[in-house]
Order: sequence, then structure tokens, then C-alpha cells
Amino acid sequence: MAGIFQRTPKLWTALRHLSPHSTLSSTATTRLSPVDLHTPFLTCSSGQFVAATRKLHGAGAGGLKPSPAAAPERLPFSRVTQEDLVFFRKILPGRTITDPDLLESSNVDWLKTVRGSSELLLRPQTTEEVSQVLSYCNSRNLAVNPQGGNTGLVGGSVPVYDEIILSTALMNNILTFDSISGILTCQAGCVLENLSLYLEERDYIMPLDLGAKGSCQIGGNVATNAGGLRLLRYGSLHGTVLGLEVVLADGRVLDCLAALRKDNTGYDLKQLFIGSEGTLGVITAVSVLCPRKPKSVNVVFLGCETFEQLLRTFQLCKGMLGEILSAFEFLDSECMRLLNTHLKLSNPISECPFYVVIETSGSDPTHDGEKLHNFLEEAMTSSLVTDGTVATEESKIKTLWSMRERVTEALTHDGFTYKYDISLPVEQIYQLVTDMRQHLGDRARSVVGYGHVGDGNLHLNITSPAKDPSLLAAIEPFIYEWTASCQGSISAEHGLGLKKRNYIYYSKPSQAVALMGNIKAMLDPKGILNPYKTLPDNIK
Ligand SMILES: O=C(O)CC[C@@H](O)C(=O)O
Ligand SMILES: [Zn+2]
Repeated sequence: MAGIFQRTPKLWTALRHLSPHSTLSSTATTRLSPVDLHTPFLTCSSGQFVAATRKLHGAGAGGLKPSPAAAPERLPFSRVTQEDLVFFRKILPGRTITDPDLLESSNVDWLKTVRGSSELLLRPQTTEEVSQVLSYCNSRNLAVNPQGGNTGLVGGSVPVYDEIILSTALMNNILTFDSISGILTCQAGCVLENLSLYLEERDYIMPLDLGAKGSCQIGGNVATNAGGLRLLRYGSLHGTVLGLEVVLADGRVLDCLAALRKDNTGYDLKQLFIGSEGTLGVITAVSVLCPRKPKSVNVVFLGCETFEQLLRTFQLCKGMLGEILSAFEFLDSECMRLLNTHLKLSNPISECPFYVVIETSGSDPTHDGEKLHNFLEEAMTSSLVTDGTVATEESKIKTLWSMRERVTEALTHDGFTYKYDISLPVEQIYQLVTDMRQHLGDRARSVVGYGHVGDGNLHLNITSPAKDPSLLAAIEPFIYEWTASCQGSISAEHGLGLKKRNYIYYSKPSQAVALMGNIKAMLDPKGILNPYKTLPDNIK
């Protein structure tokens, strides 16, 4: 059951044509009944559908070679020989892949913007096998590209040249789950969605939820420090990952897989590997602190006239929904246009410059419903929102979430996409989109803004009919300079990978980058792990 509310009779009339929902008006003549808000449901996002489409469609137009600027020279690593293959086949029988057709999808990133030319894919099942592989590669000076679900957006998960692809896909066992503490321990190759389903059967959820959950793997999520849609509520993986098992470049196994909430015995080494994009070690197992599955989830889709009103809605929402607020996401009208045009998704409310997806997750449907009702009434009477719809039933919730989760997919049908993942003080996040539009004029096909308002994380995406170096030159370094002028981050949650590594200095001082270089040299002296990623080509 879903409800729609609106500010004016005219809008209400328009909305009634869209679907036969109940209404909540600011004049309080018709209100959302408690039933609308209290209907129980099982899960709260449409990740499965989005992930499945992601798998099928891949990305849109554009070249498959990294641009010369993005591609450094091949470093002097050894090349795989027949003797090497004999060794790998001995330790990984049937899982040493050299067939070019089978290698194809592992050599290309999801966006189809980076293509490597690896001739060897290894599929270990155990930590011991990973250790044997790395120990051998290190001694032979063979470069290795660790790979999870290959859903990354910065070219971090595919080889640049002929690096050996080390896939974690077959390391997909759940090791333990403690139903009292909620601590899950599993191998790195477990697909995020499978973990979510496993946990939901036990009344828990993963603290992480992403549009790519049908394909992405937990090891890859941790390696990129993926943020996603629940970060506002459950925090980043730096907090929810309690332990890691990592195989170092020389094959040593670092067992930091403790499943403890508190542990102050020395430096917290696992933190180094969270977000290191496979450059410091290969994550082979993870223990994660999982929240209880909420008993009551509501999703609201709202329209705002200005970004200023959207921010005031966020402020109001934090105050009035408090502990039950679990997501506050936005998309602009350009995103809505792409969803309509390319995916045929229809706008569930009337047209607005900005749209907001708010999710509440709590333990008491009556309490949560009342809070949400009061918030919506206040948001309307103070004219912060112009239109909206509420969903409590699982399928409606999925439909509303897909308006936000499928923007990435819609963009792939719009042309070659330049992607930016920026952290800024929340008041400034949309100004960047406005300035970029003005700066580019009609040189871009679309300039869209969406993202995680609750985390101050903007996804600014720009499309053109095909890859366009002059457009790129207009975007960069403009966008990085703009971000740096606000002390923002040029990578909020996607990592630096191949594409962004040389822009690190816009967000990190040279001392910090130099220290990162020292850490890399200490843990991986030959530099065999995911070369050409994360760290800049020349460390100052
Ligand atoms: O496509 C993007 O740029 C963002 C993808 C993802 O981080 C999201 O929040 O939807
Ligand atoms: Zn995101």
C-alpha cells in the first residue's frame, strides 16, 4: 500500500491519474492512514533488479582503450611463461584459465572504458592457494590484478596490461555467523546480495547496500571501501568491518580476522587494507558486524523546487526522524529525464527540479509511521516539498528505490559517461553541478547530479555522444580545482583506481601520498599487486 500527498488540489488531481494511492494533504483533509505507513515488508531495496540489469547491459558508447593520459608505461614485470602455467595448473587444476573467450569479461571493466590484455585468469578457492600464487608471482616478478565482482567505476578491478587476474569468485563460503553478536565471517568472494539473503533469513542485514549487489563481492567492497545507500545509518566499512584476513604480496597470510567489537592491541592494521584497492594485499576473508533486520521500513519519494529546500528538508528530517532515518538520497530532474528516456521508468510524482528518496528503518511500525507522518506534514506545511509519495510495501519500495539506484544504468545509454564521485560540505554539493553546466555550455549532452546527500557525496556525471578529449579537457582539472577549493575529496566512495590516481594531490598533501608510497614499498617491495592503481605515477 502506498500513499501520495501533495500541496495543491491541482497536483492531487494529476497524481490520481498515476496510481490509485491514498493521499495526505497539507490541509489535512485526507491523511495517510496508519495502515499505509505500517504495512510490514521484508526488504527495502531494489538491488537485485538493478544488479541483474547491470550484468546484462554493461555500458554504453566509447573507446575500450585507456586514454594515453590514464595509461602509464608497462612496468618491467616478467611475462607468463609455459613453466609458470605448469606451476599454476599444478596448484589450481581446472582453475587456471587461458582461453581468451573466458578471459574477455575479466579483462574489461563494467563501464567498458578500460581493457587489459591479460592471458591468465586464476581462480583459487582457499587462502592457502592465494598464498601459493602470490608467493610464486612475487618470486617471479609477475604482476597480479586481484578481482572481485568487477563492478568498480574507476578502472581499479581490471588489468592495464598483462597482469595475471586473480579472481576471488570461487572463495564464496560463509564461515561463521554469530546470531547473538550479529558478526558474520565469510570468504572474500561472497556476493553481497547472497550475504544479504543469508542474513535476512536470520533476521539480520548487511550494513552495506549497493546497486551492484547482485554482482559485487564483499572482498571487493572492502578493498574499495564501498559506501552505498546505508552508510548514513550504519557508517563506513572502516567501522563495520571487525576483522580481515589478507594475503600479502610475498604470500604471507596476515590473520587479523578477529571478530571483536573492541581491540586496542597495537595498530589497527586491517584499516590499511580497507580502501587500498588491492594494492597492499589480497583480502581473502572478512568479518563484519551486521545490524538486526528492521521490522518496519518506509520509503518516501519527494519533490523539491530548489536545492536549498532539499537541504532544509534534510535538516528537518534528521531532527524529526532521528534514529529511524536510514537513507537520504537525491537525484535532479536531468536524472529523471534519463530514467524516463532510456529505461522507461515513469516519474511517480509530478515534475520537480529535485527528487529525494528518504528511507526509515525501525523496530516499531506504529512509532515509525507516526514520526514519518509528522515529518511529512511539517515538510508540506512549511513548503519544503511540493509533491511526494510514500511506500511501505516491498514492491512499491523497490519501485521507488529504483528511481535512484538505476541512474547509473540510465547514464550508460546516454553516451560516453565521464563520472565524478565528489565529497563536499553538504551545502555545496549542487553548486558544483550548476557551475559545471554553465562552464560546459552545450559541449556536453547531459550534466546530471545525484547521490548521497546524507553523506555529502555528489555523483556528477557528464555524457557526450562519444569519447571526447576536448570535453574532458573542459571538465578536468576544473572539477578537481573546484573540489579542492572547498577542501572536498575527488573520490568519496569509488576509489582512485587507474582513472583517478594522478589527481590524488587535489585531496591529499604530498606528505600523506609519500607515506602511502612508503607503506606500499614496505608491503609490496616489487610492486606486483595491482600496479598502476591508486598511487600516482610519480610520487612527489
Ligand atoms: O554511477 C555513479 O557515478 C554512482 C554509482 C553509485 O555509487 C551510486 O551511488 O549510485
Ligand atoms: Zn554512490
